[in-house]
Amino acid sequence: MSDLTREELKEKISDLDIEFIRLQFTDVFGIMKSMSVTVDELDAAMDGELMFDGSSIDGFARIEESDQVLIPDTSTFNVMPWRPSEKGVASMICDVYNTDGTPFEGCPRNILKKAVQEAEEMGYEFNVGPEGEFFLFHTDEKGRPVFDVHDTAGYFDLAPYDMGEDARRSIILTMKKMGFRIEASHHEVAKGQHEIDFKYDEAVTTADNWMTFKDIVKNIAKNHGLYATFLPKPFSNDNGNAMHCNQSLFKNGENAFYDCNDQENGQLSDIAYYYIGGLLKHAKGMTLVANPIVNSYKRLLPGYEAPTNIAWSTKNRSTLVRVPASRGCSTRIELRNPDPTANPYLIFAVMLKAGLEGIKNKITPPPDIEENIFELSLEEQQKLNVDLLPRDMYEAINEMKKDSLVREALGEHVYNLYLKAKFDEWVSYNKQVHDWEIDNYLSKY
Ligand SMILES: Nc1ncnc2c1ncn2[C@@H]1O[C@H](COP(=O)(O)OP(=O)(O)OP(=O)(O)O)[C@@H](O)[C@H]1O
Ligand SMILES: N[C@@H](CCC(=O)O)C(=O)O
Ligand SMILES: [Mg+2]
Ligand SMILES: [Mg+2]
Repeated sequence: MSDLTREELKEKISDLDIEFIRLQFTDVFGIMKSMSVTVDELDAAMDGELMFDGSSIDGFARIEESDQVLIPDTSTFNVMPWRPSEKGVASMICDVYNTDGTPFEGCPRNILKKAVQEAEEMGYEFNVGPEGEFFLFHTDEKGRPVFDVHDTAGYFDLAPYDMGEDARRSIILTMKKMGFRIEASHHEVAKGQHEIDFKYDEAVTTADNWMTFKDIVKNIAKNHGLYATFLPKPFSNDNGNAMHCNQSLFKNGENAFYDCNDQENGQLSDIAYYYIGGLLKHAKGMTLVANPIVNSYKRLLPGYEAPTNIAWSTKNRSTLVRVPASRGCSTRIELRNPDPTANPYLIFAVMLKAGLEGIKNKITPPPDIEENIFELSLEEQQKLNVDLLPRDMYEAINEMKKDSLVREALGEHVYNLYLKAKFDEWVSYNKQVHDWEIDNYLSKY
């Protein structure tokens, strides 16, 4: 939706019988937050008069200077179809500002906008299409999730094995009402796992859409008596949840990754190669943003279609970067390590900055790998010069500490607090004695 004037917005609100407006934003760790106001407060919201306590939001202001302001982006106005139609509820996604009127440097949306602006200055529009995977679990009589998935179906299975078709149907109908264009949906590989793909868009819009998508999935699943989780790896021996990030740059309306005259390199432009070069160069430094929680690293293991090595390919799905076969305006580069616990604004910002650096410095990627990396021995991997992604959160923290581009992309505020929060999380996890240790060591030592 294009930007609405205040008068147009009021007219819309009145026509649609909207009483509540949810002013939404995303904290540094990718959790959606919202303040609800009635339509009577719309002017105050638009005038930047609605303050909130930023010190109570993870990664936002310090208690000494805690007031912050939400400024709604009217182009994101949307009705929440699962709320009552009478005296209904609409949402608007907001940017976070300081009380002196400057954009707050810790606001993830502002961080992505800054990276997008850099691309625009180079003449590029940045497009992203994330793929949405999630699990549906049963709930108990109090509506809390229980560790029991609702079906045992697998990839592309149909009902009656696939028991998620009704929930997926409702999710998709709700998404369509909210303006999404759905490209595909299906049961995924793991028991209880589903995927919904919606059409790519310019990066800030896609990050907003991704947050709305997760909100819809969780709410509609709840209305079906189910619990939807985006946890990267609920089951040790089954596939986990990815958020593959398909990305492309457009220049003057044309896909800059596509070169129809290039017969040798699969119709990929030099720009596409350099972009891949940048992504691979910063793969380790970006991992903590793409895979933010301890559980993320349980997904990045061989054999589950999730990447473990820093390599790229045009065909196989075992590499970190894949270039899907589509060409023309669908020419895209798929980054496969991000999972759905990543903050979409932050991961889109860092991957764009990495790609742009590749273009600016003409970073040529190593040759593509056509073998299934999971089946290569360590020696074979070494021969092909294929490095590993960080294997746990601690390695990822240390890699991010070394990456000045990630630091520049996130800005000092987010970079420092993100590293600190993740280190604390790692220490807290590491303090625990896990079941595996008891099972394997207790009777031995
Ligand atoms: N030019 C483009 N730029 C960015 N994203 C794009 C572009 N063209 C298509 N996409 C997006 O890429 C995504 C494709 O998802 P799809 O599930 O088909 O990919 P896939 O990687 O082949 O699937 P899987 O990984 O599940 O095997 C969609 O969100 C689509 O809109
Ligand atoms: N679920 C897989 C990805 C499956 C796919 O290729 O769609 C993962 O964790 O990465
Ligand atoms: Mg998938
Ligand atoms: Mg994919």
